Amino acid sequence: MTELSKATHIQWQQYQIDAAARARLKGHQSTVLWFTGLSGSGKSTVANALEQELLARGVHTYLLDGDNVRHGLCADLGFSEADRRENLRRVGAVAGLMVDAGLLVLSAFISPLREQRELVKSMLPPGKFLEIYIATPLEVCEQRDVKGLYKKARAGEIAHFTGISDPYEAPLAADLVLNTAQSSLEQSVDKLLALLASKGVIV
Ligand SMILES: Nc1ncnc2c1ncn2[C@@H]1O[C@H](COP(=O)(O)OS(=O)(=O)O)[C@@H](OP(=O)(O)O)[C@H]1O
Ligand SMILES: Nc1ncnc2c1ncn2[C@@H]1O[C@H](COP(=O)(O)OP(=O)(O)O)[C@@H](O)[C@H]1O
Repeated sequence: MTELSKATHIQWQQYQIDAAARARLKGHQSTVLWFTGLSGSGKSTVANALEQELLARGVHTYLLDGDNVRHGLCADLGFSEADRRENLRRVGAVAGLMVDAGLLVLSAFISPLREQRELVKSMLPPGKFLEIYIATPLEVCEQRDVKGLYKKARAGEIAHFTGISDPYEAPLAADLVLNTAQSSLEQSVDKLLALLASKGVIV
């Protein structure tokens, strides 16, 4: 049961095939790599490059991305604190199912508040949440302005824009910190592969 549960008289159904059996079949462990950082920090670019490298190694992955999820699963949500939290709660639930299915899930969401990221972590089995902080400075993200959103936010055309008119709380104990203004895409991918190997997720 969760804080949102409305249904009563429901129980967990147990099945014979579990996450461990699926992991054995796939030859690697499942986990969530949770990328957090400002818009334009490099979450999608790094996750995309890592996923290609993992696919080449035969690792079964799925990439969950803020912009994409907001077209469907979370199309009814905006960017208020409550809506962002619900966005991330739904993503946490989906990521949990994918972890159970044996996948290595890459999630690229701003997820600006520590409480939101803690919520997602609490929804996953212990040890299945690796936090990757893309710590690219705001000045660099704004300079890149990949989608022209910072310009609009500065002009007051977008409310609640993270880093401009809405808060971003940096992780206090991320499993890995990357700054894409200082390290190349290849270096970031190498560090992530090393992290996954050190945690025993991939060999
Ligand atoms: N107000 C505001 N603040 C931040 N971002 C905004 C906003 N409005 C639209 N966008 C676009 O939405 C993308 C972020 O969605 P997320 O689901 O990752 O956000 S959150 O985790 O729920 O905070 C984000 O994508 P990325 O640039 O890939 O981070 C933006 O393209
Ligand atoms: N070393 C680097 N690593 C990742 N992205 C970089 C790097 N240098 C420049 N970039 C650029 O920064 C931008 C990051 O945008 P994006 O990946 O969409 O960020 P986010 O998903 O966090 O919003 C891209 O245009 C990418 O090409």
